[in-house]
Formats: sequence, structure tokens, C-alpha cells
Amino acid sequence: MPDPSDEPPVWATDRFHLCETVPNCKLFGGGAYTKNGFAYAFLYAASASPRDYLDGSVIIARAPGGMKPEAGSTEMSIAEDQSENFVTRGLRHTMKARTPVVLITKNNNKLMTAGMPHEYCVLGHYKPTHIWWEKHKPISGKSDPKDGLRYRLERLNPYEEKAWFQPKGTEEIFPPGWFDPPIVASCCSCRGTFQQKYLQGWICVNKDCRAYWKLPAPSGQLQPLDITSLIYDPRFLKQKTTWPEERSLFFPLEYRPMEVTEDTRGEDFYSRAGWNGLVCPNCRGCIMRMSFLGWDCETPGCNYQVRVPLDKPMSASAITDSGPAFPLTDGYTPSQDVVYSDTIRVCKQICDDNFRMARYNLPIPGPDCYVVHKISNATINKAPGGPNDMFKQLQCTDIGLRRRRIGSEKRKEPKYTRHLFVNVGYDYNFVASGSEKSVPFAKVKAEAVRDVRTRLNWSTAQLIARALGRPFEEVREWYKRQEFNECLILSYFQDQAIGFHDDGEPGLGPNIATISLGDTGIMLFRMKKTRYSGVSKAGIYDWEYPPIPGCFKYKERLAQHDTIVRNAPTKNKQEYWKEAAKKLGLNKYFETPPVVLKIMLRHGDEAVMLGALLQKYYDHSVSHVGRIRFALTCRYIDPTQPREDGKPKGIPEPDMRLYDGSQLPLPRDRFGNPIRSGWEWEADEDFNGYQEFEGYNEEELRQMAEDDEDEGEDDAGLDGGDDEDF
Ligand SMILES: O=C(O)CCC(=O)C(=O)O
Ligand SMILES: [Fe+2]
Repeated sequence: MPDPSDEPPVWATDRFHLCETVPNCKLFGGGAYTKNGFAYAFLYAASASPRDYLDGSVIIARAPGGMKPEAGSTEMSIAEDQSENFVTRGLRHTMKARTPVVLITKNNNKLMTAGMPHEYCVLGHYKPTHIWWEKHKPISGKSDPKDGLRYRLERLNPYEEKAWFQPKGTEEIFPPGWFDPPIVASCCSCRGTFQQKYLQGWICVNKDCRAYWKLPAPSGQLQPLDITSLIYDPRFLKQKTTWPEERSLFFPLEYRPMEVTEDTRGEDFYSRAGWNGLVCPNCRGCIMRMSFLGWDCETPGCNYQVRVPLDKPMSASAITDSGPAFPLTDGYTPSQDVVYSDTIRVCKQICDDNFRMARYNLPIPGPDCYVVHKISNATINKAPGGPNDMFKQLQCTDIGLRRRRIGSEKRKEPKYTRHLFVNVGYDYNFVASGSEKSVPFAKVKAEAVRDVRTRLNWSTAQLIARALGRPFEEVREWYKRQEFNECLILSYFQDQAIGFHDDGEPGLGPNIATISLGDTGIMLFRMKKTRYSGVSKAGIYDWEYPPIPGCFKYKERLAQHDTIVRNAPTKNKQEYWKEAAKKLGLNKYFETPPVVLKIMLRHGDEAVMLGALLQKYYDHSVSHVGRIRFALTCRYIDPTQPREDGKPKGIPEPDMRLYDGSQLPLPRDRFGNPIRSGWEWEADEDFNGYQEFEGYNEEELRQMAEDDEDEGEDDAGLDGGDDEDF
């Protein structure tokens, strides 16, 4: 294959790099990117169908969909009639609005006449000029021709430059406009006016017309068209379309890069624009913002990098609060949490050690499962080594925060977490594959961050002591056996979030504690889909877990669960479980379970989840409004449980430090007396047993469910929902 004449304007080694760098090109999944009714980008890859066409100025492509491969071949044929969908409609709107689309090619595109130098190359901007219906030879075995849609696109090329992908040393033989203009005629049946597209003759391309795709014969009779030997009319194919003032149209293939000047602050790079990909000025490859430190070109031999100023952090006073919040004072900060479900038992808040502590018991059988929200105040945040110091240190120190690949390293098309993270202490076997090791606590450069697990150990042992009504010192002793030995540090820039997931991996302790820094995190809880609906994706009855209040058909399931499980046969179990689910009418797997609890995590707040079953019954997600949020989450990882890949988990580092949050001066009343409330938790007076869901706000929940969908549910978990805008 000959080399192309020039280098592509932008290229990438994988989709992710491309999608984060080229504007309006979020082709994370399929072959077209549409948004708000417009089609913006198309990926033009492997499968070519008959009559597909490409040269330096024109592309004729078939609309995606309805295709199947021919038996024993990679050639695709139409198996079903296509119908106009949102992509076609989007392209039509784009065409009418005179807005170009970006075309990307993959290096397996069979129509390219020059070898592609990279996996993904941007061909350029194209003007959509025609969309029409055709009849297609159907897939072998089917007799009727099928209807399919075709697009003609013309390279936006106001300066008549040669296409970079034109084979080296060649010219386009017939540049656009070389031939006479296309023949235009109207259909005598439907009156539609169309250009003649094929040399065989003019045909009507209105699918609803009786003359559709038939050749008018001299006798006046309509003849069927032989679809196997069609040739494009060069007058149609190579016509030149001009758009008004297209010489003034300049469509950049990269976002406006953020400039680093003397005035630039670190926080400028937390905004959405601050973590877009860059096009390397040296090699034209796409560079994702993989690191807190900035951008590093990954092309071997190309050392281009952009560094973010780490010495000008965002101050704690610049943190944006989501919604109406109360200014922090030295008093106990009011809560902004919302309990949407009556199934949650809210305990009386305890105010002590400067924290307002709200406890939410979830309706799970067996030992108590609950979430505690510890709401911080100004005294805590400002104390040396406290949240304000941590916030600063996290921004100013290179602690290794990076985005990492998700799933197996071998996966052909890599995916990356959206947010950045680094693991400290024992290895946590989560979704990101990363070959990098966890950083020992002793080696973390930011001191306040190293101390975070000591703080959270104190907090969690305190909470357990309160829950048991036992003295702290006593609880602290046996708690030691399960104290946190791992800390996952996550940073979320603007629009980054963590989708619904649980923290119930095998080998994780029952307690998980997080400290939230920066902008307010919105932590949502909802039942896991299988628990809520009582049935797995595959239709199997959820036999391992008894139903809990708030789940779909709670009463019916509760009444029958034990019997169903008891009567399970030893053979053909799957069939039995499927039948059981069907009988109960459990058909809600694909419905989003309602959010039951919203916790507003402000700067310095802690969220503690207690009880292993909590992770089996509920998922949580966290998003934030604003530019930057850090979450430092500590877990206990059982050293005796093997890691999935058999590698060592790290070096055990018992928590030898001390932290005692009760040493800070307490809020005082106007007579100067310290204020604190009781030691033990009590249920709120008005809790009247578990009920079906009813107390939640429909509108708000729908909104949340929609927001959630935007995040792309497939790879929730630590992926943080990467498929933006899908
Ligand atoms: O961002 C957060 O606060 C939560 C992080 C989390 O859920 C996790 O690390 O598993
Ligand atoms: Fe989590």
C-alpha cells in the first residue's frame, strides 16, 4: 500500500484518546456521535458494503445498522430494512444547518488507497450533501432487496488543498466540479426532485413513491433496477458543493488549549476545559490528561509535556458549595441530607467533637448496617493537619494521582477511569488493572494525607463504640484487628464522578470510611438492581438474599422467599429459579431502583459505611458540583485473602499514629460552656416501622436517574461512568 501524501492533522492510538481530544467527537461507543439533534462525528472503519466510495474529496457511505456478515466472510450485507434513526436525522439537521462533521478512519478501512499511519486518523471535516434511500442486495438466503440509507459527504476544502490521505505522488484525477453539473429531474409520480445518482438513469429515491427505485422505460412503464451493476454518475459523484462563506469557516480539531502563564492558578486546570486532551504540537497525536501534574505525550521519543502549576493551589475558602449551603462556623454545622425512603431509620443526631453525626440505618436483616455522616465544622477544617491542610497538600504534592486503564491490559480498545487516583497501603483489587504498585503509607509525600487513616480509624472506632454504648478505649482494643490498612485517594475534576457501585469485594472489611475534601460531594444510595427487582439480568430469582423493605413486590416476595428456597430442586436449578421469578412477576431488572438516601458531603465531612451486608444490598455513587473534589477512602483488606492475580498485597503497616479528635475546643454557648450531646445513638421518635417507599420526591428522583444514565452504567464502579453524553 502506498504511503499517504501527508501526515494526518490529528491521530490517536485508541478511541479514548481521540474522544477526549477532538471536539464533538465522543465516539466512545458506536460509529456516530450525535448530540442535541446534530450529528457531529463519524467513524469510518472496516466493513465496506457494495457502492461505498472514498477518494480525496468525496465519501459515500451507508448508514449504520441492519447489517449482518455474509456466511464465512467479513463482507456485510443488509439483513433488514433500515429505518431513519436519530443519526440520520442528526445528519439531516447538520446538512440543513450547513455545519460540517468530523470523519475519523480506523486503519482497517478497506477503502483507503494509502496506508494509514496510525490506528485512528482524522480525515478532516466534511459537508454532508445528500441523504437518500436505496435498495440493497439482501444477505444471502433472503430474496427481497432491502431498503437502506446512503450519505454523500464532501470534504470541506475551501482552499482546494490535496487530501493528506491521497496516495503519495498521485493527484486526484477528477477534482470536484470537473464534470458537468448533475442531472436534476422530478418524479412524475410523487413530484420529488432529485439528482441522478447512477449512470443507469434517473430514478426516484422517495421510498414512499410507487416509482421508488425503478427506471422509467421509454414505453413509460417502470422497470425494476438491476442493483448488482450500478455505477455512480460522475456528475453526481464529483460535483462541487459550496456553502455560504465557507472560506471563513475554521473548525479546529482540538479544544482551545489552556495556557500556562504567570497568572495561571492550579484550579484553572480543574475545570472541564482543564482536563480535555491536547494535540501534541510535535507529533499530532492526542494526549489525554492522565495525571494531576498535566499532559505527557505518550508517543515513543516525543517528550512533549504540559505542566500545571502545583504551587498555586485553590484555597479552601474558594470551594464552591452546591446549592444553598450554610457558611461554616465553629458551631455544629447543619445537615443537608435527604432521606427519601421511610424504610431508613434515622437516628437522633449526636453532636460531639465538633462533628454533627447523622446515622441512617438501612433495612437489612442481621447485624446493623448503617451509614454515618459526620458533618465537619470550621474548627475541624482549620486545625493543623486537618481538611484545609490536606486539601492544600493534595494539590501541591505529586502523590501519583493518575487516570488508569480499566479492565484487562489485554483489552484491545483500552478504557480509562475518568477520575484520577492512587492507592496507598495494601493493594485494593479493583477494576483498574494498573501494573503500578500501591504506595506504602510511610512513603506518601503529603503528610496530612498519610495521617488520614489514623483519623478515620479514630472516627470509626468512635462510631462503633457509640453504637455499642461501650467506652471508646475498650472498643479501640478489638477494633485494632480490623483497622484500616489501605487508603484510596481519588480526585474528581469538574464533571467527573463515580457511578453506582458497591465496595463489597471479597476480602474487604465490613467498614469503609471516606473523608471528602473540596467541593460538595453528592453521595446517593440505592438498592442494587438484583436486590431491588428480585431477579438477575438473566432472569434468575435472587435466592441468596431475602427481600428487604422497599424492594419491588416486597410483601409477596417476603411471603414466599423461604418456601421458594426450601423447595429448590438439586437438579435443573436454573430453570426452577427462572420459573420462580416469573411466577412472582419480577420483571423490573431494567428499571432504575429509586434513590433512598442523599448525603451532602461538604469539605471535611466523613461518610462511614458499616456492615458487610450493606454492600450486598445497596450501591452508592458520588458526584459533585464545582471544580475539584478529593475523596480519601479507607478500607480494611484481609491480608490472608489472596489477591486475584496472586501478587503480594503490599507491606503490612499497622497504624502506629495517634489521633484524638476530641482534643479540639468544642463549640460554646453564650455563657462559654462547651456544647455536646449524648454518647449513644437513639432512634428518632417518629420512626414507625418499615414501610413501602412513598416519601420521596418523584421529580428529583427522576432527575437523578437521568443524570445517572448520562454516566453510562456499564462500567460504573471506579470507572466513574466514562461514556459522557451517551
Ligand atoms: O468519592 C467518594 O466519596 C466515594 C468513593 C468510593 O465510593 C470508593 O472509593 O469506593
Ligand atoms: Fe465506593
